[in-house]
Amino acid sequence: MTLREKLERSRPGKSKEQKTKKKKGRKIMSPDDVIKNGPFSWKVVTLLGSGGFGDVYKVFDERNKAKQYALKTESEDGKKVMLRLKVEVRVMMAILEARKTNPQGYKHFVEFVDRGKSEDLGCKFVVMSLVGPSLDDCRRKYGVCLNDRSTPYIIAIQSLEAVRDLHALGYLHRDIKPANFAVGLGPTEPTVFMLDFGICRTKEAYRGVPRNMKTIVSYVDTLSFQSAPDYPFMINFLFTMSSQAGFPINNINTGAWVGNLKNKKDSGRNGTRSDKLSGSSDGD
Ligand SMILES: Nc1ncnc2c1ncn2[C@@H]1O[C@H](COP(=O)(O)OP(=O)(O)OP(=O)(O)O)[C@@H](O)[C@H]1O
Repeated sequence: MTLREKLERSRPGKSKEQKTKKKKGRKIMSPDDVIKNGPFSWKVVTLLGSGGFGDVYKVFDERNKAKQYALKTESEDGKKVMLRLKVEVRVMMAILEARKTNPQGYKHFVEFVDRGKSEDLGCKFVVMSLVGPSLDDCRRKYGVCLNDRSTPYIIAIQSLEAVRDLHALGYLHRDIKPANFAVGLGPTEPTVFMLDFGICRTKEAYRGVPRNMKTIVSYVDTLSFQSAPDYPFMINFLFTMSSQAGFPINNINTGAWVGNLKNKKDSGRNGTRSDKLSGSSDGD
């Protein structure tokens, strides 16, 4: 029996739409509602699910009813900027770009189709290709056994491929869980798709940090829980790197930052971080 047949046979309880309307204060679209955006006219078929920041609908473009998509919204909550959808679109764009040089690759990611803003709903939205239910829903909601024969291994391998491909693009997903992996629909049913890039980050931690610092991090990554770190190696490495960068360190106790903190504090407003650092509240 295909997954689609199982889904059709299943009898989910109370619809997510009902739950959502009670749970969230945001406006929920109904079937046949339309969002117009440039050449597209996105018509709602049904609500697929709701997250903490928005909702996902099954939609089609009125010019071609045969093909369905997923439209994901992000509510604009007053002045609060969520940025999750912005990050999601950025990752999708990176995937789109990468597919130009490797059209066969990145099969575990949905396709970006459209993005826009609905004044009426007070939300931003992104439209992407439609996939099936999440692994979590497959198991809990539809009772599909994911532990059968080679199934758990295939799911694990495909999920790992997705993580690998995302990392290769320079992003960390940061929310890996069965609810964020879904099976495909129709011909792509055997493929596992990675969803929800809303809290992805690049290894921003290194922004502005000398490149060679990564060597230390890579070394630390090789250590196991019981390893004794080679501190002399790391410290000598840092001395050497600083010299090679043209800044030989003659005295470790002479901080290159000395004096900068005071300058920042003087030019800052009341309650700046430098006040907190110096433990002073009166500006000295
Ligand atoms: N491209 C898609 N095709 C089909 N269903 C999707 C698609 N993207 C998301 N969904 C489904 O929509 C629902 C809501 O997804 P979404 O990622 O917004 O929220 P969430 O992960 O449940 O919550 P949160 O984002 O707060 O962690 C989920 O059931 C998810 O499987």
